[in-house]
Amino acid sequence: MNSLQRLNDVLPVEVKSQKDIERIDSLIIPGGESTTIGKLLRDFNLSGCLVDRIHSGMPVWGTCAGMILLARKIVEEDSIHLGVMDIEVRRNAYGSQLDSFSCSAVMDKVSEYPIELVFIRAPWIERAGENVEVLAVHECKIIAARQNNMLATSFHPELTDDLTFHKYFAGF
Ligand SMILES: NC(=O)CC[C@H](N)C(=O)O
Repeated sequence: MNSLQRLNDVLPVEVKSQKDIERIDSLIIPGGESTTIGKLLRDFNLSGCLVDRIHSGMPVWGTCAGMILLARKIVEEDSIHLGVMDIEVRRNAYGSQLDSFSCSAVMDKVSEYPIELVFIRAPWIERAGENVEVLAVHECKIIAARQNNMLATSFHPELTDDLTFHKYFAGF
């Protein structure tokens, strides 16, 4: 929310109900614990209307746990997810909380200068469908990708001061 408040022409709101989902223009599904977010989406009956809005073109960006929820498939697991984006994702791919790390990378399609990337119990993308545009690779693993109105990142741009990724998504 703090990062979004620093952008012009963006009014960030929290999304907790079907009514909220109906009135927003775009959505960020944040990091956290994907199994918990998945259960909340189910228990509050939000998955159906969310999937409908994404299918009808609403921009959506999943960071970390959010990326897991967007994925078509979660490798070797069967937790609840939305299954809208043609990527296969491995949860906790880099290890435990203690294996969290940051690095920097240039992503030609997003920015000309290196951006700091923060990974916390992060997933990576093991397979991306042919309609998915790969935006960033770190040590041979896909860590950012886009498919039309859907953006997925393994890392947490909101944990740095850099707004490049937020601006990129705001331009969808
Ligand atoms: N920082 C995060 O969002 C961690 C995601 C978490 N490992 C999960 O599986 O949901």
